[in-house]
Amino acid sequence: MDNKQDSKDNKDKLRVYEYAKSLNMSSKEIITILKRLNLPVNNHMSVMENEMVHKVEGFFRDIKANAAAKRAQDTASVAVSSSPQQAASRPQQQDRKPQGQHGQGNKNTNHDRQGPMNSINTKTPTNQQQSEQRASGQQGNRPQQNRPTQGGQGERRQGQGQGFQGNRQGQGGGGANRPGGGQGGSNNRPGGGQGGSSNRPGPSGQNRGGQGGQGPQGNAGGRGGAPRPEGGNRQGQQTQNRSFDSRPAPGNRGNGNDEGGNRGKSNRPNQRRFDDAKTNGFKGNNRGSKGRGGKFQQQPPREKIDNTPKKIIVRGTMTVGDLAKLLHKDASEVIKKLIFLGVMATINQELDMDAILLIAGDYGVEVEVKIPVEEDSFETVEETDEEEDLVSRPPVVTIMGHVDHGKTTLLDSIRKTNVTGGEAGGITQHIGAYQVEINHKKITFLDTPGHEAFTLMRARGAQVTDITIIVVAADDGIMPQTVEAINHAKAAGVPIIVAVNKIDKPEANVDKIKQEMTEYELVPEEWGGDTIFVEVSAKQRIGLENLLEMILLVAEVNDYKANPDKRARATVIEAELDKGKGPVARILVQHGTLKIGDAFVAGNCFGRVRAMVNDKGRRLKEAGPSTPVEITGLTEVPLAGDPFMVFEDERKARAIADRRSIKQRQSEMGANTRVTLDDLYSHIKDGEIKDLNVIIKADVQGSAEALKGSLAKIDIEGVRVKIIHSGVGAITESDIILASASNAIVIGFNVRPDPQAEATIAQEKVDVRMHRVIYNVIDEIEQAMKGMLDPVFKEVVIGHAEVRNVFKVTKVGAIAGCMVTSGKVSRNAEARLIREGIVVYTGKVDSLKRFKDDAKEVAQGYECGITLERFNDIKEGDVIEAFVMESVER
Ligand SMILES: Nc1nc2c(ncn2[C@@H]2O[C@H](COP(=O)(O)OP(=O)(O)OP(=O)(O)O)[C@@H](O)[C@H]2O)c(=O)[nH]1
Repeated sequence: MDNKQDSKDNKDKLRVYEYAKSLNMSSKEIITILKRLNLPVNNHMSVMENEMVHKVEGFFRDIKANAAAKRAQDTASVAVSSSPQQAASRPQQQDRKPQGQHGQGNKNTNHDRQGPMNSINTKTPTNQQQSEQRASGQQGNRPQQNRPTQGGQGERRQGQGQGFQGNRQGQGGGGANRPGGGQGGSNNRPGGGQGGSSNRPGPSGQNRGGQGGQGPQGNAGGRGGAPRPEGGNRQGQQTQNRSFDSRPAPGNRGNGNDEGGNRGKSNRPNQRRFDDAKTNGFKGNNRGSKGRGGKFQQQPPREKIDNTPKKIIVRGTMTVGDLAKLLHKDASEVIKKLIFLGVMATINQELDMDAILLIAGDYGVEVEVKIPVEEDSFETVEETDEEEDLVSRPPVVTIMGHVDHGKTTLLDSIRKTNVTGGEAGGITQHIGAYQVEINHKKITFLDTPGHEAFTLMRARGAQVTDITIIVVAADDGIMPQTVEAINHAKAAGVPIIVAVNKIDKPEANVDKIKQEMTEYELVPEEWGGDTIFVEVSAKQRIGLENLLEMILLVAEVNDYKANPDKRARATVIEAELDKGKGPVARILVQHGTLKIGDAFVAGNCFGRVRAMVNDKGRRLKEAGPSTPVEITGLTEVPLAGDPFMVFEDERKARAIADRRSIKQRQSEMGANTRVTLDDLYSHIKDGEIKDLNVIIKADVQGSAEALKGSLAKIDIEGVRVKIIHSGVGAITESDIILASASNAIVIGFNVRPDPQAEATIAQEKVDVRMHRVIYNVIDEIEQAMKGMLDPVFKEVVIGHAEVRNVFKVTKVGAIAGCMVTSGKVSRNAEARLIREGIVVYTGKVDSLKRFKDDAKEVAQGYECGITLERFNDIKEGDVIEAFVMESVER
């Protein structure tokens, strides 16, 4: 019996989860409230004593009361909105709700519980308040819970209904209200969350009865209305309506509802969660009851929660849509702001960093810019290593000099000089560079002799060489390319060792070479200078060890070091598509250590090191600084001079390579970055330029010297002209590459670029200026440096004609029988006559004929006769260059 009693007691006890469920709240919420009220609670199974229930209800009531106070002013508008028609319409809608839903039983609760609730409800002083309670679904819920408990099943409900009615009659609104309120509350919740109306049927059935009682009071109606959202209430109301049609209750109800609705929508910040539930409940209501819908639309808009982030991280440009997302804003809002800032943008428009910063700033959001520039343009990033991590590395040497002075022979002899210690045995491989060892120290030689390759690398931004060897044949002396080589080395700022070659030859005159070299500021040590001269015979292998020792000496002085314990950085020396191996790259590791399996980017290509072979044909597992290796595992063939760097994984390498190629395409399409006389002043102004690098090519040495002397005197605004190279003869490709690598302009004095140079000029976008009068050169450069250069006209070459025959005609003079080899020649063009790259005449085309007829212009591939104004010294093989002067906008 006792046991039975216990179990009955247990059954009768209200548990947290039951209570929560009755309110359509989570146990956690109830526990939180209980804890906040300092009431003992452990978990969802904890028993809720009546007192606890009271306190919780009190808690809800307080909240409601506060809210009611705050919303007092809303009341007026609510009253306006609660027209009788609306109220009247409600019941009808309610009628539509299936009553059967309510039939489901609720938990059993005892009357005790109900009691308190009733009393609470009774206390509820106004419709408004009640509706508030209902709206919040808190106070109201509780009562409901009690009710259902009692009602349990349909039958009971009825019984209860009667009971309530009795209450109504007996106590007035009190008892009746409670149920109504209860329903309201409970209904709301369900409505919000889960279509609770049907869940709660039990209670609603009860309520119905109860509400019927309330109806007369009006309050009940109000209450019922508010919760109504869901079926339960409505049904309750229905009942009411049915019984008390004529009463004003509906109107009140309407009011109550409205208020509830309002309340529900305007959340109280600290009750957000509950409010949300309420709001939902009302939504349900709205949907269900059309009459009310209108009113709900009048409800003040929900307070917007400002969820603007304090800080955003930006990794480059982004679209308006992406930025809006990042800022937690509507794209339309951002677009509006942009329009305000004068930018007409669409949601998919790419915003640059400035625009992003502006918009973010406008919202008061801090922007952290994290652009992975370093990774994309990794060649520009200088990694600094701790001094203790640096280890000596072999110097990298390039051999340069005039044609036939013995560069290749010297490279071969050095390679064969068996100073390579223990590494003998492999099969020599051509991998663009090789290493030799002397005195247990290694030296790396780049295998491609000549300054063209050297400067081409430099033009690509690759500074590979540490030391240059200028080879001069002792039987020949300093020749144009020797000078070029010296100037290329100087422009690169690389130490020079002079190797006076072919000393085995009887006509060798070493002193003459040394003497000539002093003219280029290369003074031998024994003459008080600091340039090392080594006498060698590449062919006879004389003096090679001395040369190598001198290289080591220079290396020692310069103390070349690198950190081998980091990811590898290298430069591509050569690359090709091998039939068997696929793309191969010969690279020189400069920093770190390259290992098999490393993922890398080379230029715009990427890959993973599959195999690595050194210059002796040995397979390597890893290669440290200054080691040349041939690698396979690339996806494409990179270019000589391309930077190479290892990355964490292939995916990243691929992404970087992709971005690099896009960027390259963009920059190719973009503006010229080389210095030109036209934009020189802005470079000077911006402090980007301290020296104006100039390359002079003239028809004779005298002109070149005169120009050099005059230009050297120019000093405007602290910027000086620096002649990095001057020579005699046509402007060559090598001159253009040097200009490109050194950001120089080229001045052609009475000379023209040769055809290869022409192509390179266009490709490298080097500014080449042609002149015939020294004064004009000086004037032009001075003007450019002062920012006053205002070239109104620009020369545009329209075509070339090759002189195939020369006819001398009395009175007319020399007629050049020509073939137009490029473009066209026109009658009113200006012309210059070029003989072996030297301009021998500049003037105008005097006559232009096709056979015997005058022609306006003659196009490429056609023969023509040309006479030049007041010039008859035309020879076969000369080239007539036709050009026009076009005005240029500055
Ligand atoms: N007698 C003598 N002849 C040499 C010496 N070094 C090179 N030669 C010869 O000079 C000629 C040119 O030598 P290369 O090594 O081809 O000269 P290079 O500078 O590489 O020439 P390019 O490749 O055309 O630029 C060859 O016939 C060599 O045999 C030397 O020390 N003594």
